[in-house]
Amino acid sequence: MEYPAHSPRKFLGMLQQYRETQLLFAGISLKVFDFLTQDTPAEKIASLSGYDERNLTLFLNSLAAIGLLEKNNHQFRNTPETELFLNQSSPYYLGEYLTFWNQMTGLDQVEELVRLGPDPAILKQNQGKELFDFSKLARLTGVEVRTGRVQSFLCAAAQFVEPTAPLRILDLGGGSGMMAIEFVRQFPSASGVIFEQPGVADVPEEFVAEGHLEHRLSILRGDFMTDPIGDNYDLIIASGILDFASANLNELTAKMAQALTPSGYLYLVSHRVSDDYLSPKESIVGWLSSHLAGLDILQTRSNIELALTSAGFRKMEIKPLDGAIQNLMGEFYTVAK
Ligand SMILES: C[S@@+](CC[C@H](N)C(=O)[O-])C[C@H]1O[C@@H](n2cnc3c(N)ncnc32)[C@H](O)[C@@H]1O
Repeated sequence: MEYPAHSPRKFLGMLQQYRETQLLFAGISLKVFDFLTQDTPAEKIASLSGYDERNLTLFLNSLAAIGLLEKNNHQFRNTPETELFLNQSSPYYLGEYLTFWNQMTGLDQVEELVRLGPDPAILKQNQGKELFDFSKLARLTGVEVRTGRVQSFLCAAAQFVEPTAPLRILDLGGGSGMMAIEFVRQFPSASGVIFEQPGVADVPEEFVAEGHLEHRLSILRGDFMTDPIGDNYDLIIASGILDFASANLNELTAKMAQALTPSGYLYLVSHRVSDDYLSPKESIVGWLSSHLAGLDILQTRSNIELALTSAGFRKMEIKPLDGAIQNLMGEFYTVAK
């Protein structure tokens, strides 16, 4: 009998990862993490929640086994990360965001779409805004963006922006608008505009009002491909938007260059996709469901670099960041005019 030269470990590991993901979403849906700020026995959670004590104990054991809970002396409690991101009473609760993102990028239809092909209407329009619920995404990213993306942006900006500089900023396709909101909080003389499509713009408008920042941030509604985006900006934030320029990437980068002052900066967050569309795997897999549905919008890193260069942008050197925000930073560019 010949034995195989390779191990199936990888496939079994993927199966285990899938089970752990199911446990995570069951925990979010059952809201068990809300009961586990302190060491608590399973029977107490069962009596508070009305869940079956036997099966709840088994479930909590599994959550502890995969590192979402700690267990000591028959009592369970959240790990620090679970308490921060999965307990609904935390200001950084991400349960709803994770659930939405799981639905938005879910692959339940993958087999059918591979067999039958994309939706002809989506294929023809190739418009992300037709497929995604950007309004809900904007609402939910209001929290997510403050779990790392905003901090990395502000830390990087602080390397060259004077604390009291009276910068005029544009958050283009700003979604929640939280990048701009947190920027003007950090830089007290800054002010500017959050540009969003009309169906989404109410969300950043509400966040701006909640922060009492209406005198420093206004909302501009429109389509950034076809409508004016304003001008004389000292900083444009372009976070996660270039993919929605589809075949008109050069037009959008030229429009951004035009809208900046000669000493202005661009802050760009993109997926840095390789030419062979193999990396980063999170973006390739994350976009798969929408690409299978008919979109074809993911821009490669080299396409983006080409479009930026031809619009006159030059990349700046920024010191890398470490800690929890390591590797989250986008890129800063200056513009030659
Ligand atoms: C992936 S989200 C990024 C949101 C935000 N910049 C962030 O980093 O969290 C892309 C955003 O671009 C907006 N968008 C897409 N196409 C647009 C268009 N043609 N005009 C205006 N906004 C657009 C969407 O509404 C959405 O809020």
